[in-house]
Amino acid sequence: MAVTEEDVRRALSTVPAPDDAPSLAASPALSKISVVGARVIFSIETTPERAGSVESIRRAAEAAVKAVPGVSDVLVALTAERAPGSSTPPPPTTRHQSPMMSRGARDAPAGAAAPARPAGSSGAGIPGVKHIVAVASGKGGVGKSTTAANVALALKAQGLRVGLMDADVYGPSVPTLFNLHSKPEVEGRMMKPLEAQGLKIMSIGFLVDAGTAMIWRGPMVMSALTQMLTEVSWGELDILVVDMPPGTGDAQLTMAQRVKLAGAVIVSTPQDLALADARRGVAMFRKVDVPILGIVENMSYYDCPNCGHHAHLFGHGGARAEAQAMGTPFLGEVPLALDIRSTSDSGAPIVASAPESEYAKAYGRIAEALWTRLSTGAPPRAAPRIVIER
Ligand SMILES: Nc1ncnc2c1ncn2[C@@H]1O[C@H](COP(=O)(O)OP(=O)(O)OP(=O)(O)O)[C@@H](O)[C@H]1O
Repeated sequence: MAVTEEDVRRALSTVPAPDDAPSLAASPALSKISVVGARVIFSIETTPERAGSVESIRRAAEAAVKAVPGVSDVLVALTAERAPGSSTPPPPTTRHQSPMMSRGARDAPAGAAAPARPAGSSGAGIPGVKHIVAVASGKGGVGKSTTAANVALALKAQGLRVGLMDADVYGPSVPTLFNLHSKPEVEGRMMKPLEAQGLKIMSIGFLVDAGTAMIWRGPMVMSALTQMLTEVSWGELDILVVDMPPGTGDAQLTMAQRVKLAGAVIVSTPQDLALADARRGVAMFRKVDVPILGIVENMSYYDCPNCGHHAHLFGHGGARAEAQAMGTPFLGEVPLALDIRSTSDSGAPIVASAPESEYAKAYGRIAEALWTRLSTGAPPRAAPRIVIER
């Protein structure tokens, strides 16, 4: 029997509201409800400060909807409006709840909470997918999503079959980057990725309301990412580029646990602070045995379109030097350019909208360096064993 939104609302009328409403079903804190096949996804609006107390309501809502006949999975997120102009680092509530990796990941005792790799997986851990590459940054706002999207397009332009997965649960940007706002179709238990510019694309943003930043807890991050990895019919891909959330938290660990990552690309701007965060990102991936495929320096320099002046606004060469110091390849640099920003905002990143531009060529060189490293480098590592401490 197909599950309807009405069924879900009825179940939620038995759950208390976080405000004065008679029930969660009647509360303005309840978001739009997405019913995708047998899976139900919605969010409850709160503030970062109140997230702890609303957690019990989130759990009650999840339990109530899970009991509805025909429902197989329920994902309920706590969300908080993003303050205008703010970046979206994981809020403190999430940090407190973050799973922590034990020191001796490989020495985990038998029976420790190391979730199994996806059933029926092969190769990279997703049937048909040859390489999975995480694009990450130590800090938010350095241009990680812009880089992931343009590098994915540049790989596609080189004749490869490419997927792009937006795992940035704290602020998915891929729907805007590709102007995609519909819900994925469902075939059986699998979601079909959307397609744009020749890429197969999946984003957590297709499943939840746009415009809200989410307060995700460790287990929720894992469950959402696992679903995007294993319950999406990616088909045959040479490479799946994954746009990670900033930082070194739950999502990175989930990715490292659930699939064989071919490696991670770290995006940084040239400032010292960003580089220090990038260093932490590199260290975290190394701890879980994920190879670093290289570092990209974004917003490296600025060429004035009027006078031609070449300026290093944030210093220059920091990422290249840092890569060398860390024994990591340097994949290339991308300038700060209005065109890169405006094309991303308008739904056709620069590699798709101006493939002959110097900017697109910069991404092309990075994609080439990345692919060379992937196709000639060591085979993907096995999924490590990680202990989650709660
Ligand atoms: N090379 C560039 N030149 C000009 N603008 C850029 C460049 N790279 C990224 N931007 C702009 O900077 C902003 C942040 O970029 P983006 O969303 O890719 O960063 P992010 O690191 O993924 O951020 P978040 O941490 O919010 O996920 C966007 O408005 C984007 O268009």
